[in-house]
Amino acid sequence: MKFSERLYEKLQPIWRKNHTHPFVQGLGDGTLDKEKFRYFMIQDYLYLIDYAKLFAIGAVKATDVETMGKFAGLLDSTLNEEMSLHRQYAKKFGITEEELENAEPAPTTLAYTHYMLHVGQNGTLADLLAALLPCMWSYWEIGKELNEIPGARDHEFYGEWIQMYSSDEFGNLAQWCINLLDELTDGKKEEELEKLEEYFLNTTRFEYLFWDMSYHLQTWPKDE
Ligand SMILES: Cc1ncc(CN)c(N)n1
Repeated sequence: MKFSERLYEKLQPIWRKNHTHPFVQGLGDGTLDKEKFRYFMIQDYLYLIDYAKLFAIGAVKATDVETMGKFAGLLDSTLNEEMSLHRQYAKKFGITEEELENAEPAPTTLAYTHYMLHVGQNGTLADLLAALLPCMWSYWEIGKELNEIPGARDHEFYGEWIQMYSSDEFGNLAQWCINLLDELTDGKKEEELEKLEEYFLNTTRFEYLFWDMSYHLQTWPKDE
């Protein structure tokens, strides 16, 4: 069994929790409170600034030019395609560029991105991939599932989000990362696979926490 199949099977219950989170459900049926989506967009923009750096680290850790080039492409598409969706939504929601750039990461955003950067900087290329993969893979799965809901992809606010994450372009990038992780883990010892599984599990949990943070508009404690 490929390592990605093992991850997929083992973590299904946690993935289902993400799919059924009220934030995700609200995106699909169009009932999500716009204030929550506005908050999510700002936090996600900050998240993606750090997430993009993981691809730069991937290029540094890659051992051949083709893989380096792929990571460079992932960095480019995050900064210029995925984040351009956020910039468009920002305009739609009256979020200024200044507000976007100067926003402060909420506790969960900071914890999630710093965890991935720590694993990425200190670990192997397989460690980095295991930590960054739930982000791409779970959004692709959620995008595809929401895309099946009649009318969801044409919703005036949330349709473009669903179109982006259910797209073949986004899916191909996620699939490339899945395939590379499978290649790198082929024939690896159980001990090594368990460590990778833990990284993957932790960032899958962070995905849930990110939806929950956005749903509840998480802030740092007041009256500091
Ligand atoms: C928190 C989070 N997770 C995943 C993705 C998809 N790249 C995202 N934009 N934000």
